[in-house]
Amino acid sequence: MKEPVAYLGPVGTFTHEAARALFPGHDQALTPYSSIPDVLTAVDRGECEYGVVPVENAIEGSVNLTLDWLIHQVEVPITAELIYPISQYLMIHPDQAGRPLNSFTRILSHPQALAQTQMYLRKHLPRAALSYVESTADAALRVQENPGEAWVAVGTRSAGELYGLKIVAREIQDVPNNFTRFIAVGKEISCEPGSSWKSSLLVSLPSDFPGALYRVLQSFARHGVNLSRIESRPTKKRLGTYHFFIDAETKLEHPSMKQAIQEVEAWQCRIRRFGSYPSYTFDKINVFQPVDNREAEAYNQR
Ligand SMILES: O=C(O)C(=O)C[C@]1(C(=O)O)C=C[C@@H](O)C=C1
Repeated sequence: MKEPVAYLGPVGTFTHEAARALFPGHDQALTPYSSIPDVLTAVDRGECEYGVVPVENAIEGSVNLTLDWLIHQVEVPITAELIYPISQYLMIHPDQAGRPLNSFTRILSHPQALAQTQMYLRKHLPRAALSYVESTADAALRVQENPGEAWVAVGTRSAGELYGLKIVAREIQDVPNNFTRFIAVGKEISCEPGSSWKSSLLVSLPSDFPGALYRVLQSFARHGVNLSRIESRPTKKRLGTYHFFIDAETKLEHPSMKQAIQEVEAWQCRIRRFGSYPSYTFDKINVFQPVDNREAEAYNQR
């Protein structure tokens, strides 16, 4: 039996698809949890060796729940990232087939999925109320369980198939290049040869003074460390005070990274290291078995 991998469930979420891609051959060991905090806590407590959660979407930006739990609630290293294409599907219960789209009363999905499809939903279901649930597959499950309700779910095609729903529209995300970044946390995982690497850090300033963040950024620039992302999150102690979540395209052990960090620490900044990890894109990881070839071709053509 393979070691358990916690993911945001139930089966049929985007995170489930990402976990299958990151842990090929582990299907039996994939363990659904009903929220992002539950996944991270399961890994933190050692209930599961690995976990997979979303961290950023191309349209909607950061998944703040993931960042805040990584910063404030758990101590888990990041061990891989996967950039995965996101196609949103609109699904109904088969008993509701034939009902005009604009007469559905409720749209269920994860907040990120509803944000990614807001233009489409405003146009085609202007009168329906939005219902936020823990995941897109959770939405599909609720539609399945309520055949008499005029409800739609937004989510993965695999959820539509798993929960016996009728797909009424595909690719409804508001922009075509929709990708989500997922991270694996917990134990180290073997990496594919030739992978590119990233590191994640949390920088906390000692106090606010002119140029404080500039000095931090200058240290990375001076040592030639390319930063790929900087996200500020509230410290939750006082309004207007932040932690900076930083991704860099250099390993933590690299001499230039070490020097940059040393310099930042010399400014009395606190640095927390989330680790260095391989970064995969879905077309390069090449291990996930999609439902059929047409879908794989469509993904790869983007
Ligand atoms: O609800 C799901 O299916 C998830 O895996 C969560 C999630 C997210 O939080 O970003 C993952 C990918 C998509 O961006 C939409 C939703």
